[in-house]
Amino acid sequence: MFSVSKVGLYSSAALQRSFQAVVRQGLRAQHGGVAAAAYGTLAADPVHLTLKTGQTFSGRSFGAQESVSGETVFTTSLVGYPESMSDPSYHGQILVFTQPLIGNYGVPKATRDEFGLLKYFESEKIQCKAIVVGDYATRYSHWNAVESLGEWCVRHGVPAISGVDTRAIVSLLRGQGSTLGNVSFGPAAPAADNLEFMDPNSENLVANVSTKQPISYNSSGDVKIAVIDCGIKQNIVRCLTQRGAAVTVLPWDYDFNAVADQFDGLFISNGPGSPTKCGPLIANVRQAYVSFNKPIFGICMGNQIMGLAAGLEAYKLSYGNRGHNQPAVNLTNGSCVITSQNHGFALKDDVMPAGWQRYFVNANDGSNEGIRHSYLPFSSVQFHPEAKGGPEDTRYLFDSFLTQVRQAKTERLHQEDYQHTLSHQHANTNTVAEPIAAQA
Ligand SMILES: NC(=O)CC[C@H](N)C(=O)O
Repeated sequence: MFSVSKVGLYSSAALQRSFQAVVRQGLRAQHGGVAAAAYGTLAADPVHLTLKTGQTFSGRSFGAQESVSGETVFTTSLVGYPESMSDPSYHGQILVFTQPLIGNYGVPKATRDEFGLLKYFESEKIQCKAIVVGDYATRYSHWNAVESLGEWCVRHGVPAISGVDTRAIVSLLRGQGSTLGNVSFGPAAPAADNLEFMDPNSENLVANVSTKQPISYNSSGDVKIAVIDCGIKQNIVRCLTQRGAAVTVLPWDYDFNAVADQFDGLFISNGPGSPTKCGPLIANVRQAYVSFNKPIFGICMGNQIMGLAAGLEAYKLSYGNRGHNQPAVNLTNGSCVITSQNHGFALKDDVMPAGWQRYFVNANDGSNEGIRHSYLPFSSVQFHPEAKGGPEDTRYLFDSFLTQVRQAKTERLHQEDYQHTLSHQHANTNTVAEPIAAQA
């Protein structure tokens, strides 16, 4: 019995060695030396995730050798790691994937579309602080892949951990809530007491990721949308430009109201961190409610900012909603939509300010999923209708917004025409009347 299991063990170790050799050879053949180097990284360095609450998880490194700290959160998304990791809303976060196998389709080329937007990433770089996966696929295969997930992480200086029990981490986070974490390297995991934990939510993260200068896309579009960039995803801009809009992306604290007459609609984007850190933006949106008189739409952070500007409060969810299968009920018609989400904060919507209504509600936890004005064209959603990745059930919200924008513009033009005609008629009447008056 003993000798059988000894033989069995020996055989499996030998088998593993020869399998590794085959994989190395295959990688060299398929992807050249770079992929083989990434394989080498995986096999080596021990890396540790230490939570502020004391628990430690030790695994293998397949990313950059950088010690970092951030907020540890989890996503239940099954696919879309290039999009999620480059989503600026993950800025400052250590991202744990519940999907047990990550990396099998590699990382795509940085191709751009006809608007100059990245096709397969949501921003120019990896935004999360680190990633944690159960099993890293050392061998990737996809027609559009140009590098492995490990190589991408190394290039961007982002640490990556594999070979840990992500189910155990997620159970912990579900129980104790999103927790500050630290990623470190070395033979043994350091104790939490000896580490510094950076809390990203104590900073204004939006200021870190927002554009510094206005940027225009599709300038020949028939309606002009001002987009407040809190950390916008490329696919949100694309969802607007593809539907014919001209888009100007503005810094988060830009004095939008000073240039409001140049635009037909206002959009407020997604973004990282706590919405309460964005005071100047909240004040600008509150002002826009009074003076803009044109449609306003917001997504995720945009929903939170619009809610705060309307007079609601925001609070931190225990572990947040991050994934691609979150059910949201539309309170205007009772239909349920499956949505893509990535947020840790929510609006407290039990008492709505005068003139405002709840729009969508999460069917799992009852948290707010959107608000709308009762009679003005102002609305926002907590989920991601642009869904990259995720289901496209709610893409229609971009159509609804742009329909409102176009209708409002047409009405304005008609009104301007009417005013113009009236003032002409008035001028003509005066011309006729004056000589008569003079005669009298
Ligand atoms: N995706 C987002 O815009 C996230 C909004 C905010 N940072 C939150 O975590 O709730």
